[in-house]
Amino acid sequence: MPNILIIEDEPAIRNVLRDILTDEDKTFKVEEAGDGEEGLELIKKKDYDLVICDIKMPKKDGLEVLQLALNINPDLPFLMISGHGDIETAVDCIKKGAYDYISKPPDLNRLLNSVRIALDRKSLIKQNRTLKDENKALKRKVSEKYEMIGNSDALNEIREMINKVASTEARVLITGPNGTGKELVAHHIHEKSDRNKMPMIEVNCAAIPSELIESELFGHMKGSFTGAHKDKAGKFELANKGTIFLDEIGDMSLSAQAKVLRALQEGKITRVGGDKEINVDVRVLAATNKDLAKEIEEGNFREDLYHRLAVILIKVPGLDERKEDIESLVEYFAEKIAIGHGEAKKEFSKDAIEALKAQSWTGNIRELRNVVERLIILGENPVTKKDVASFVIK
Ligand SMILES: Nc1ncnc2c1ncn2[C@@H]1O[C@H](COP(=O)(O)OP(=O)(O)OP(=O)(O)O)[C@@H](O)[C@H]1O
Repeated sequence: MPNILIIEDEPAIRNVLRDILTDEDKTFKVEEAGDGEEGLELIKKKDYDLVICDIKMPKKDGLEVLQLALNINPDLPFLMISGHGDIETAVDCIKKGAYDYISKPPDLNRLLNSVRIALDRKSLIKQNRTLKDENKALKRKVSEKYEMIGNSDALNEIREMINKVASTEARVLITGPNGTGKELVAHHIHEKSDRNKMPMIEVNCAAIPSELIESELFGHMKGSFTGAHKDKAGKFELANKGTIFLDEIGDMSLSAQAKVLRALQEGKITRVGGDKEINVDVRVLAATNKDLAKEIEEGNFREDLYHRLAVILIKVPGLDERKEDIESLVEYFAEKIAIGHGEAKKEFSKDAIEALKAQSWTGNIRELRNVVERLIILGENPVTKKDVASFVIK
């Protein structure tokens, strides 16, 4: 139900405009103002979809009303009505942000055409704004999910590395034990890169059976193997203009490694069972918990691929090597868990934190998070050293 405001000092023209509009579409809600000041007061109070505004008016002329109104609502479409002597001002109005102008007396078709276009444009602007807001909210959610907590030197060095490499196209190999935050690092690199408008596509190379990994990465053509019922794009194609994150790359089969190498060398892929080469513009980030030097020595990993991937190497140390991060991580997880459970946050006593620091954390941050959750559920409030001794079994 579009809301249209007519600002016009001549009642006869106002009536003509109102009749044209309401005859054209019964859903149009038309309001009127007899001068610029009254019009501005209405614009302040209500979100109109279109303003039809005369140029020559007492008190405030159309140009002034336009400028003041656009300060209040920059997306408001203005259709100016110009008399004989004020075409120049009408052109000026367009330069200052009016959508269009029509001459007096208003020509029916020209007026309705312009009204339709202006209303369509306004609804597109609205949709665009809603999408942008949703996108922002989603990004905020995602970045909350990927918050990187801790102030150890090791973590600060990683942050510095991320800031240096993010905006480049360099491939990054992230190494470190399980649960240390390698995936988190990859997300930060992608989010801080110019590719962040496109997605980061993740592939867990260890979770995909070796006979399927090539099809997963490069896609396949219908009938190329049993179960290939239709053509399918692979992750490299889906990540075009964005980032692909090859997690657990140390677990990839040698034949898939050969294909990944070709994709990296030539920026081209071929779907399984296909013969067409497809150009892909993808930044590659990879991670592994394996010692790739050893894997290369044992013939399980291609040295040439290693050098292609490890242009920049980021080593994420285990939690035992940065125990000073434990306190802030516990605090952070306690808060997250409280929000998740919809309960008040539980505190941890100093002794409890010290006891947690004295533990060895082979499962690293993932393990710490689980332990914090367990202590919150089973422990006292505040969580004590005794709780740690009772519920953290090593
Ligand atoms: N510095 C940190 N601050 C907050 N949360 C963290 C931090 N590091 C890791 N985490 C969290 O710990 C969990 C494990 O991290 P992540 O999955 O990034 O580790 P990973 O090294 O990729 O693990 P894996 O090798 O098992 O795939 C995730 O929930 C992640 O959000």
